[in-house]
Order: sequence, then C-alpha cells, then structure tokens
Amino acid sequence: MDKPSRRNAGTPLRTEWFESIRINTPASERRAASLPARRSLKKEWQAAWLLNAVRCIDLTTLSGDDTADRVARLCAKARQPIEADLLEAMGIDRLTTGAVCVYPTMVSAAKRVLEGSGVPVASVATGFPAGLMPLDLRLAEIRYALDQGADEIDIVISRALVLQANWSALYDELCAMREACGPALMKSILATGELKTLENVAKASHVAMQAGSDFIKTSTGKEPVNATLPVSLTMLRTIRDYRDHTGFDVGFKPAGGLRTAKDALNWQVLMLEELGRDWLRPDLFRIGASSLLGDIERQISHHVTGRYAASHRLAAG
Ligand SMILES: O=C[C@H](O)COP(=O)(O)O
Repeated sequence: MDKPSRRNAGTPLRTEWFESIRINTPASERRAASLPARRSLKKEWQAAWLLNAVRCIDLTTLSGDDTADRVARLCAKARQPIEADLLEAMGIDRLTTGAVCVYPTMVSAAKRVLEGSGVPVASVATGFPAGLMPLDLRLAEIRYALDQGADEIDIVISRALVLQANWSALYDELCAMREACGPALMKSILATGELKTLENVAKASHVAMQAGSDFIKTSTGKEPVNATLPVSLTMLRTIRDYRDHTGFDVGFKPAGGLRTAKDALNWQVLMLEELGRDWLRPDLFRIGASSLLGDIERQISHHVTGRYAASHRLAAG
C-alpha cells in the first residue's frame, strides 16, 4: 500500500532559491535523448510498468465538442481501463486510472458515472488553456468546478508573468488559486512550450511549488510544443530542490502529446532516475493523456499473449 504524501503547504516567496539558476540546455537534451536506450526497465517487467502507468493516467477529454455521452464513455474506461481477462492473466483484481480530467461543465456528468469507483474527477479551470481572463473570473471558475463536485483542479498560470519575470505577481495569483481550491488538489499547468527557456521553466516551477501547488504539470495539450523529456527533467530537478528546502513532496504531471507505451515507459524511467521509486504512484505522478491508453492496452495484450504462448510451447515441448 502506498503511503500518502504530506500535502505541500507552500512557503513565503523565496526568489533566492531560483534567481541564479542556470541550465545547460544541450546537456539536458543529451540526457533526455539517452533515456530510450537505457536498460532500467527489464523487458520481463515491462507489462508491470505499463500497468503502473495506467494507474497514473489522468484520462482526459478536453475538446470543444465534448458531450455528456463522450464523458460517460471515458469514465467507463477509467473504471475499467484494461480488459478483465488480461488483468486476470496477470493476477490483478482491480485497476483504475488515476483520475479523469474534463472541462468544468462536464464534471457533474463524470461524477455520476464514477460514483463509488474511487476515481477522482479533475477539472481544468482558470480560463484553460490560455488563462487570459481577469483573476476574479478565474477564481470563480475554480469555485464552480468545486460546486460541480471536482476533486482536483488543473489551473493554468499566466505565462506573461513568467516572461516578465514578475515572480511576486505570479506567486500571489497562484496563492489565491490554491486558497480557492481548498481541499481539492491543485495541479499547476506551466504551459512550458510558451515559456521560452528552461530557466523560465525552472523558475515558474519553484514559484508554483512555493505557492502550494500539489502537482506541477507541463502543458495543456494545446500549446504548439507540449510535454518533452528535457522540460520534464528540469521540472523534476526543481521538485528535488524544493524537497531539499522544505521537506514537501510535490507531484509531477507530464501532459500533452504522450501517445505511446514507449512514452509511458520513458517518463517512468525519468521519474525513477531523478526522484526514485516513491514518486511512481498516483499521488505523486500523473500522466495527462487523451489517447495513450489504447497503445498501452495493445502492448499489455501482446505481453500477456506472448507469455501464454511461451508457457504453452514449454508445456508442449
Ligand atoms: O491534460 C491533458 C492534455 O490535455 C492531454 O493532451 P493530449 O490530448 O495530447 O493527450
């Protein structure tokens, strides 16, 4: 059983923790590029790693043409993401995704289908995806999503405040959002594809954590560049720094463009190597994805059928 982590209480704004950060971008890119070749996940354990990815997915639909029916189908998939016979073949009783993630007006439809499942409903809010709305309206949207029953809120930051290095305004905005979220988890989307440099990514990550974010999340899925491994590496190292300063564990959510089982494995290897095994669980790691599950399911099925065929050959031989 995973031990739940202590919720991040935040800190006063401490710009001295990040002002002098310098990031060697070519070195980050080289480190990220070397990941797929690593041997940290043995082949025979890959199905187990893929199952772990499933329990960490925030199964998402964030489309202009979302309907209550589409959300209901997504939630049915969140309750049972992998076919029962495949689970049984691997000796697993029950598996759900980490959460579902929808627009605020879809929260009540999701809650209805997920009742009794233990799967939380995350709602985007604060003027997702661009965040270009007055703060009071953005806070009102958080309250609306909570009234609808959201358990978690994925907020977007004001990118302009990062680009202007206005850290105190960013901190104040995020503190107000965290207060509006109350007991609901707050995941702060940095929209890293719009922050220009890895230094900005690191600084925005620090401010988001100091303001009490429970998770920092890469992207909305709507930027031209979404989750990448070098950006994720930068964010994971700031999570480590923040933990060294405060003792709080903050979660990480890569999102946008993760579509293959290989992506799910690469991101888990990165988590394992940078933060350790403790972070590979849904209260500290989520993968935001609308179309990753299909490939994972195919790969798991391939592993299970392959194993069955191999044991059958052995028995026959
Ligand atoms: O937060 C989740 C993202 O919006 C999902 O992006 P995706 O549709 O590229 O998987």
